[in-house]
Amino acid sequence: MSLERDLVSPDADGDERAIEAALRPKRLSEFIGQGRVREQLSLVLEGALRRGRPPDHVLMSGAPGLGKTTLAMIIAAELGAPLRLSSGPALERAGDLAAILSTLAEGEVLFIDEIHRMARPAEEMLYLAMEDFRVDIVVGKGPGATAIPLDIAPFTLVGATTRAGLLPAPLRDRFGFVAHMDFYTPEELEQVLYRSARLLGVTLPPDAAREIARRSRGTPRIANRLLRRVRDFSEVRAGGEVSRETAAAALNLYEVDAEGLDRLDRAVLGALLHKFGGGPVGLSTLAVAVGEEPETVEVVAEPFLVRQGLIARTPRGRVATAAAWTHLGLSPPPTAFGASPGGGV
Ligand SMILES: Nc1ncnc2c1ncn2[C@@H]1O[C@H](COP(=O)(O)OP(=O)(O)OP(=O)(O)O)[C@@H](O)[C@H]1O
Repeated sequence: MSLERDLVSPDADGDERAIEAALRPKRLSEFIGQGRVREQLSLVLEGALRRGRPPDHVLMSGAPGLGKTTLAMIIAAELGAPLRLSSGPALERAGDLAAILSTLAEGEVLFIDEIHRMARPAEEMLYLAMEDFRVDIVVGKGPGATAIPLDIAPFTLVGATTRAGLLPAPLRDRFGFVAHMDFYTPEELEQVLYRSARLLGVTLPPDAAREIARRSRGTPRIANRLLRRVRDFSEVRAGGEVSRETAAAALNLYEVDAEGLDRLDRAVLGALLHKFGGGPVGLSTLAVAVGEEPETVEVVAEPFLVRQGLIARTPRGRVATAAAWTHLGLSPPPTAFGASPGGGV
């Protein structure tokens, strides 16, 4: 029986989330791509296991969906340690964090997603906890307030951030290992897709895998999501057979173009070209033009567009490259960023 049939739940969103969770690799050896991070991390973990001590705190930075949560779960599994999950926005007050820290078991892995969004008082409490495995519980208010030190069990913090630049230096410096996660290559995404297809009981021909991988924005989460949409399309419109044609047709239907750009990516590019003549334009102005938060444009769309060589970040703002004009079917002006002096692309 395919994995997915085991996971049917009445709530469609829950179902998709359950499938995503079930597709997560469970051990480092199953984790595809990110070769350097994998090797560095395996040394950190192996060293700690040999010494019988919790490893150094680990910070992971990278775009959404590259596998940070998956890697945190793998760290706990490789160490044979329990895992506690939290996130920056949930840690509004120091007390929220103290409640977690004071109940950690020895060697437990504490994962804080979006760690850059943690409130300041919680962040300060974390400094002491990371360094001395201690928290100061403040009792009372005003001049009579006293701090009662409380020892906590040695633990490993795994922090994840999409915006490493926003982490204050004192916090960043307390991590013994920083893993920079990059976008995946199309070949790595094909491997992710074959693995997921096998778990979902889908037969995935190589040319279909290539088509989906190419359009997955370098991101495993997107690859898995597109695979599920292609499977739906193939089941409903093509008698269940997944092929390059059904993959391309499904992805066109879901407005994922041949380079993997989705609606937001194209909206950002379109605004940059049509409203601002190719830029330079500031991030917030661009975000208003597409009706999104600046953070969404900066974290979700921009890193991929920069990597694809479609936009450039300059000190004066975001600029469309000659390739961006071509991508939207327009001729680049001779002055376009990256255009050759003769006016060609
Ligand atoms: N290296 C990998 N090999 C196979 N599958 C992967 C890999 N990395 C991620 N995935 C898949 O991609 C999905 C998203 O991964 P995950 O939730 O860990 O990303 P994330 O970086 O934590 O994202 P976010 O920061 O948005 O939470 C998971 O369901 C997992 O199945």
